[in-house]
This record gives sequence, C-alpha cells and structure tokens, in this order.
Amino acid sequence: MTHGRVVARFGAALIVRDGTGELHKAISPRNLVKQGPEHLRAPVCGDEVAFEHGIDKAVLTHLMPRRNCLVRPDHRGRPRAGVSNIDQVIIVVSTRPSPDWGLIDRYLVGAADLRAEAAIVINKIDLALEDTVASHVAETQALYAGLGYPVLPASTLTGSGIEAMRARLAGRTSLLVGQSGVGKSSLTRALDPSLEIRVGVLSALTGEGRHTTTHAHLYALPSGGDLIDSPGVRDFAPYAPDREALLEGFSEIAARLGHCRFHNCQHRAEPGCAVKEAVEAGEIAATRLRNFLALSTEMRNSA
Ligand SMILES: Nc1nc2c(ncn2[C@@H]2O[C@H](COP(=O)(O)OP(=O)(O)OP(=O)(O)O)[C@@H](O)[C@H]2O)c(=O)[nH]1
Ligand SMILES: [Zn+2]
Repeated sequence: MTHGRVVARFGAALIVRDGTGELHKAISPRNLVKQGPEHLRAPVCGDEVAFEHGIDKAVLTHLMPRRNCLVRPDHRGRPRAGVSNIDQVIIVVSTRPSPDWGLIDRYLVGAADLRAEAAIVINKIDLALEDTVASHVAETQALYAGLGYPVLPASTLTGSGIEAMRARLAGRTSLLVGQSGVGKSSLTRALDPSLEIRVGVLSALTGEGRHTTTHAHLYALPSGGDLIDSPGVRDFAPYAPDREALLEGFSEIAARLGHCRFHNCQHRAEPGCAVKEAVEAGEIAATRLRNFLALSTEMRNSA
C-alpha cells in the first residue's frame, strides 16, 4: 500500500502523487467511503489517500480524514466537494483593478469557514498609479495588516515580493483566490517557472489537455509547499452560512458584540451601539461594518 495525494481529478480518473513525487493514474472504487453525505464520498483534489498498484492504473484503498473541504454548489445548486486539505487561502488583489474590500472580506470569511489561515497579496505594485488609487492601495495594506493578516505586495513584472510569497507558501497547502485579471495565473508562473512543462506532463497522463485549464490542480512548488489552482473556486464564498466563520472573519467587530446597550442591537441606528461608537472613534473601519452587516443579512436570508 502506498500513501499519496490526489493532484487532479477528471470525472472518474484521478492523478495521484506518491511520496517521491511520482504521478500515477488512478481509479477509485465506488464504495471507497461508505458513510457520510453523498457529495463528500468521492476523492477530490487535495485528498490524502492510500493506493495499491494495479495492472495499468493504481486503485485507491483509503481516503484519509480531511482537515477541511471546500464545498460549492453545482449548476443545479446541489453541494459538491471541490478541493480539500487547504492550510491557507491566498487572497490576490491588485493595484489595477484596485482592491475590492467587499470581496476581501468575503474571502476572509470563506477562509475562516475552512478553518484555514488567510494572507493577502497586492499584485502589480509596479504600476504607476493616480493618487486616488495609490492611496486606496496603501489603505488596504494598513487596514488588513492592522487586523493581523499578512499583506504581501508583489509584482510578477519586476519579481518584487515573489521570494516573500514563496516563503509564505512553503511547507503547506495554499489556495489562490481573487477576481479575474488580478494576476493569479501570472503569480503561479512567477512562483514556478517550470509550471508550463509540468502542466504538459499532467495533460499527457490524462490524454486530455484542455482539462488542465478547467479543473483543480495541486502543484508541488520547487521552493516547497503545494499550490492549488482551481478555476472553479476562484470566486468562492462560504457555501453554508456559518456565524462562527463570520465572526472570525470580522474579529474586531466580534470583540465589540455584547457591549451594545440593547442585547438584540443590529448595529445600524440604535443608541448606545458599541460597534458604531468604535467606528466613530476610528477603531473600526466603516467599510468593515458595512460588509459585516451585508454578509450577516445574506447569511440570515439563506439560513
Ligand atoms: N503591470 C503588471 N501587470 C501584471 C502583473 N501580473 C499580471 N499582470 C497582467 O495582468 C493581466 C491579468 O493577469 P492574469 O495572470 O491572467 O490574471 P488572473 O487573475 O489569472 O485572471 P483570470 O485567469 O481571469 O482569473 C495580464 O495582462 C498580465 O500580464 C504585474 O505584476 N504587473
Ligand atoms: Zn450595536
């Protein structure tokens, strides 16, 4: 029996990496996992597995318990397991398009929902910007670093910040997320210049090149750590509303709850609201409260 990790999945076909880094084509028996919700039984990218070597394909024998699993609704709204065992969510924003704080806050809650760490990369710092954009970027850095999140400025063009990013990714499994055009693909290539060749190896193994751009992949970085690139989850938001994750994603607001005059305070217009007072005192950013209230409402409505 060999221990391995699922690096990609195409329908029933899996690619599993063993401890030496060698890739194997594999299949999973239907009844590999007999208990639990249907959508969590099949192996996904990121899973730790055990397998036996078969005649032309490896055959999975065990699916190890997951540390976490990103669940997303499919096109019919049913839950589907995406990728698993994520230690860290890397939220990529850029100077152009300029950082969207609503999106950052949503991703932070998503990371908390996974019980994963979060870090923010501000890409394209090489661009000369108008003053308003430059100050918004500086505010972004100050706001989120002030909340305790690592914030890493980077440029795939000059290579600035790429080493710091490698250090941040080493020794764990990270998921890159961020809106279209911020430079996720460029960052992935900057982190691992041999990536294109390795994508080719994967395509050759599966015989289906086009899948490599539409399916989740787990890449071992030469500098250490694994990077998950998953086109389907780039815009992920928590699937199942989770109050605990919301509070963890807004820890500075969570710390004030329970200090308002009214125990059922909605933190909107009530007198004696400790959260609003903190905003007025400049201790909580107004946008953070706005995003917190918007996400709370969203979660209540979908609960
Ligand atoms: N000036 C500058 N441009 C960059 C940098 N990184 C990426 N770009 C450019 O930004 C554009 C988008 O980069 P991508 O890497 O495709 O962005 P992405 O986030 O992967 O986009 P999607 O695939 O749509 O999700 C491309 O034209 C890149 O050349 C950078 O550091 N500086
Ligand atoms: Zn209040």
